[in-house]
Amino acid sequence: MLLKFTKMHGLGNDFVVVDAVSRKVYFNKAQIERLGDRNRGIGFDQLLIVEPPSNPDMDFRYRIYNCDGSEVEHCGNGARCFAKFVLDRELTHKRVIDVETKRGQIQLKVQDDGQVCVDMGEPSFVPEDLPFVAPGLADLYPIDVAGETYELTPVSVGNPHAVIRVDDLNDDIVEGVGPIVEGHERFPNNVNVGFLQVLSADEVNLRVYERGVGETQACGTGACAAVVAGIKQGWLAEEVLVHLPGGDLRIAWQGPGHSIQMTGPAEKVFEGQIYL
Ligand SMILES: N[C@@H](CCC[C@H](N)C(=O)O)C(=O)O
Repeated sequence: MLLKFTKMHGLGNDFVVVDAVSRKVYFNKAQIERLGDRNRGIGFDQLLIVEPPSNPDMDFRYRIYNCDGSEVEHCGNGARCFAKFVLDRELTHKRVIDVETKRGQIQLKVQDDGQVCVDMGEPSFVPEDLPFVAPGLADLYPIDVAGETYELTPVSVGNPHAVIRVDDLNDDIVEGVGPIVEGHERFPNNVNVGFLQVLSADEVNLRVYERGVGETQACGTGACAAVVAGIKQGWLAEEVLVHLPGGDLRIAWQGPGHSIQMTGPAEKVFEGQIYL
């Protein structure tokens, strides 16, 4: 089968986006891994499949797969690219779009400047919601990594994140600690690992070692998780500018009972076709 696709990115977190509204498309895990291979396929961090909704109150459903073929609940940068994709392809003319994901329902607003604001839903700090194995509730949880102890904040924003505050955001910590925490036995479904450097109450640097991918240039859910963790710990204010290797995101959260708001860009790179 000849598959038409669009290559997109949100701050360098890159996607292959497929229209499964106009034509039914199914992928198995091996096909996703092959397409995601940067040497032998197209290459992407995540595959996004745009489908008709199952709930008539929603506009679309979209599925998200990491390049290792695992299906995931939520993707912040992907949500913004999804909104640009359905507008560009005239699958909708709405600028406020309600979408079903594995995480639940989310709402996307396309602004006049082209940036997309995503209502990312409410976060949870309850370990079972990730899941994260912990003896009880705490503010910060110690975890052993290769003989050293790190303190993390577990956050679910629909998908699981471990946020570790660091003074020095260097390759050794991201590439050394990231993969060990990602697959740590205390995270039975694995976890996305965010390394947060606080610059001031409203500005941070962040690098994310993503579950099922490795370090990406940006992670939208990772930025949300890092900011809400920082707010919960008393390090950050309600609106924060997050500098990621691929660019900046604005994250706002007013505290428990409120949704996280994420605002950032979405870019189309090219369209293509490939035999599945
Ligand atoms: N890049 C994404 C997150 C994609 C999913 C993640 N790797 C997971 O396994 O949960 C984002 O922008 O949020």
